[in-house]
Amino acid sequence: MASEKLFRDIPPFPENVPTMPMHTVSLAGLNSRDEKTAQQALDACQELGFFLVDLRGDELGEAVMEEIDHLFAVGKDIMDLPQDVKRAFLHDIPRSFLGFKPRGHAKTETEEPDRFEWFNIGQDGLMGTTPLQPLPALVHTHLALFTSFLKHAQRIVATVSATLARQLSLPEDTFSSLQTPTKPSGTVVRLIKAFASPAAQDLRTSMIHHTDFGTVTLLANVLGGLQILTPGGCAADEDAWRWVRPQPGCLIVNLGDAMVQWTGGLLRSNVHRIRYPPGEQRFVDRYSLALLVRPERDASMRSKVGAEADDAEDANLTAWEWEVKKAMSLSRGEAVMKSTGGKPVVV
Ligand SMILES: O=C(O)CCC(=O)C(=O)O
Ligand SMILES: [Fe+2]
Repeated sequence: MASEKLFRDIPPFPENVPTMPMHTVSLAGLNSRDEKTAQQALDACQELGFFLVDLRGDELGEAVMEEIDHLFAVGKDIMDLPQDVKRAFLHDIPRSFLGFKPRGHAKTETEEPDRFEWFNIGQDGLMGTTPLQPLPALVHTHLALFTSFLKHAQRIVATVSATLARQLSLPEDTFSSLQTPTKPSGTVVRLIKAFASPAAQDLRTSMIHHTDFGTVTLLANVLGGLQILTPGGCAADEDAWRWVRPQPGCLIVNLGDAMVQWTGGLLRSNVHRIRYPPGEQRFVDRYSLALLVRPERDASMRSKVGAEADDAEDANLTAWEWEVKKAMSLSRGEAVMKSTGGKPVVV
């Protein structure tokens, strides 16, 4: 999340909505290899697949927090660019997910149009691995900020990945070596604008429930709106959803399906969605910022712990083939968006 400053000028997150209890894991503790902190991260990644990482009191964390504050200001201007500018940089699905996704491009679970826009900037272009994607002039002005945030945030992902590997008694670089930031991948920095919900008919889903495809997602929220499905709950049951209360100085960390695949189902990728911001917050547009890390394109999707995840056939695919397969089956309506992983570790 952003620093406390960004929380000053927004309506408060209400007290009377059901929230998801989450572990708060200190980045300083992870960096100093504190055993209790490391175990807390593993527990969170098995039980829920989500936790908060507290950036405060850590040099890297403080630097990232400052960049997030800047990116929230810049991101708002980018997402509020005139429609004709945004139309000139639209994504080109399924060829490329980079660029703007217009509002209403996808459906929610009620078959109504979604209520958000996003803008994806590819890591490959920012790192110079491939030519930079076409970008509006405003984004060009802030490229150094995006790149610096990406590099710093990737260091947090590396710390989380190394911690989880160690706690699972795997070599420390087990996951990091398959998601090197300078190798081609589908990793993106994403800006999201979910539209305010002033009218009664807006009190519905903004972004359909899903799990993230990749390895680790870092998410910065200021306004509420993110909801997590209670483990064991059914997405169609409204009572099974819990709001996430954004916390100043913390980032939301969640695992994606690739981590489940690599750990034979030990780690968890949990279903979530963007609903509408609760209480008085629904009258304001909601901006969020995320780093969605994907495996390197050529990484093997074989399990690193012996046991394979549910679909053993997937073990023979590269990350790129695996992602295409998943995207196709979702778009054909064959795949059900469900949480996976979270099996107990047997020692
Ligand atoms: O904006 C948010 O809070 C969540 C976004 C999200 O889940 C995603 O982009 O995958
Ligand atoms: Fe997500």
